[in-house]
Amino acid sequence: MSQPFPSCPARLGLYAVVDSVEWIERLLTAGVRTLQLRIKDRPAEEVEPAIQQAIALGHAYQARLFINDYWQLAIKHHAYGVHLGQEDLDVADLEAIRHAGLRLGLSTHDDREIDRALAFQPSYIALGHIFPTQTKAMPSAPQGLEQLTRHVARLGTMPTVAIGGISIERAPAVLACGVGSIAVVSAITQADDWRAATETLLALAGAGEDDDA
Ligand SMILES: Cc1ncc(COP(=O)(O)OP(=O)(O)O)c(N)n1
Ligand SMILES: Cc1nc(C(=O)O)sc1CCOP(=O)(O)O
Ligand SMILES: [Mg+2]
Repeated sequence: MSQPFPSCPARLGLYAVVDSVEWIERLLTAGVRTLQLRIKDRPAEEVEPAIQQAIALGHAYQARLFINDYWQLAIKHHAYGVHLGQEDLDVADLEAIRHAGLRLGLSTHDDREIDRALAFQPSYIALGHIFPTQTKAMPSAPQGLEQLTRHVARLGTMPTVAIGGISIERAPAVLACGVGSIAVVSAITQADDWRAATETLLALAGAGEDDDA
């Protein structure tokens, strides 16, 4: 890969990862500006309407909407960006994503995966999982805050996103590691009051810098 992917702000702020258009719309109206539609393991033709609607909403709110996994549909419907994991890297056409002008976020879980991710010159690097999570079965151990601090320092100006087990209570300590964004699923979707949880998380992490800042 000779060229870097398009840049995104160093600080993406609160990054909500959700599995439906309904959640995307709710969170946009609540002021979240970095989001991911993460629908797992469904046929592409089944998820295409949701992906198309989510992307249109993202544009309407001038938000950064990343599509997880379904990179062909993200290209087809002009998403802001795509999020891929290490296994996805083995099969996705990264040149097609870059050529279409989409941002690329990559998952990493250790130094070796960071080395691999850096070689692709992505728009951001996600660092996970920081704490135990109930949302996804993880083959590795949680990284904890010490590792997170080390990875963020190593990555320098590369935008970073922390993910995995980040609650409202843990968010301040995660942000104190210098990471530019906290990605959350259950802290919002499983909250007794999602609106209040989102408001608190936005107050802690911000909505992210403007793209042209
Ligand atoms: C912001 C962010 N970080 C990590 C992930 C995990 O992506 P991946 O490893 O591809 O796993 P799945 O989400 O596809 O199960 C993510 N989605 N978002
Ligand atoms: C989807 C995902 N990816 C992770 C990684 O480490 O790559 S952790 C994770 C789940 C995050 O959910 P919650 O905020 O509920 O813990
Ligand atoms: Mg994936």
